Amino acid sequence: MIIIHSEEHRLQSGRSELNDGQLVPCYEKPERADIIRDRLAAIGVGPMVTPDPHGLEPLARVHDAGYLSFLQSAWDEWLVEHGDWDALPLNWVAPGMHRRVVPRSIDGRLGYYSFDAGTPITAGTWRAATAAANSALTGADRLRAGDRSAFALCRPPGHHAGRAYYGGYCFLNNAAIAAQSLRDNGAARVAVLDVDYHHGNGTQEIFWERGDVLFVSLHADPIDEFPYFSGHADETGAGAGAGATLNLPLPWGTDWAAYAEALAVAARRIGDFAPDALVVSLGADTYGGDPISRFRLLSEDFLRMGAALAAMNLPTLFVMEGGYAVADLGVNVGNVLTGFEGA
Ligand SMILES: NCCCCCC(=O)NO
Ligand SMILES: [Zn+2]
Repeated sequence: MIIIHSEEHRLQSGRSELNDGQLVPCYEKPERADIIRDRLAAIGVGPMVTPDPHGLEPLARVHDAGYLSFLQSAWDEWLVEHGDWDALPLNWVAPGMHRRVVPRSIDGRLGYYSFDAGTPITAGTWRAATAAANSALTGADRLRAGDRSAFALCRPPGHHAGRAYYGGYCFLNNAAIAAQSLRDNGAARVAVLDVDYHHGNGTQEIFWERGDVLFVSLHADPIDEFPYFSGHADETGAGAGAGATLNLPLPWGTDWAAYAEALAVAARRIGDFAPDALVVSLGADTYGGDPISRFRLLSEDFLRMGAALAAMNLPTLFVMEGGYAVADLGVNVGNVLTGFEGA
């Protein structure tokens, strides 16, 4: 399995995020990709390549032009206004308020285009985010070229990023960009399966009214867990996308036995959809040792997860999402890919 990875990921290195009322060091940090890269190299998953450039067009197939323009200029505007410190929003649109007019203020636009204060924009954010998107796009290219699978070691992650908003450590929706690229280059139907601990609200929003891209997500129940405001089982899509979203929320404390049952439901739905390719938003924060999550998967369960994904027998692009138990992250991600390959 080819691994696509850019060292430009380390250009995203926030100083702090707002978490539980305190500014704390960012959980989403460069060491995450380093430990995955080193582990995959050590176990010989496959050749590691850098991403091919793809320009802005594939990004604009998923994200709003104004949002992309904001992302490209936000840091420079922040720097002039506030100096060299991470850009974090200070207020958002609340019920009864309107997003009718885009603020001129950089502080106003940070809030206009985001949904949390845990996702710092820094000098290198745009370059890191576009490198991650290019990794996912290069993985899609490899599937199109006939590879059975590929792993895009993306950092920053993407599944919380919507058409026109960032948050949850995500700026560009790498998995959605890859799925759209597969659609634009011959795949009639694509399934996105999100196995990250958190609901992929951005991916869901992007494909909400699309019947050609199935979105399936297993995640912690949003009644209790971030991102809180999406991911309930009764969210099933709209318009041409009615029935093309399947949310499988799971309770805190979920172990592999329960997780595997939900994964089997997901697999059946994906099989019924009969896609030409599968994009897996691979978050490893379902791990019992994850510092910000509350499922109870063990490292060996990720081998089983990989085998279950392989049993779907589809060309599969893995796109890295979350996972913050850094010491075990390489083993856990490596186990998914090993389980997939060994099946
Ligand atoms: N700061 C709140 C938690 C952000 C979760 C990010 C993540 O792992 N999403 O999948
Ligand atoms: Zn997550």
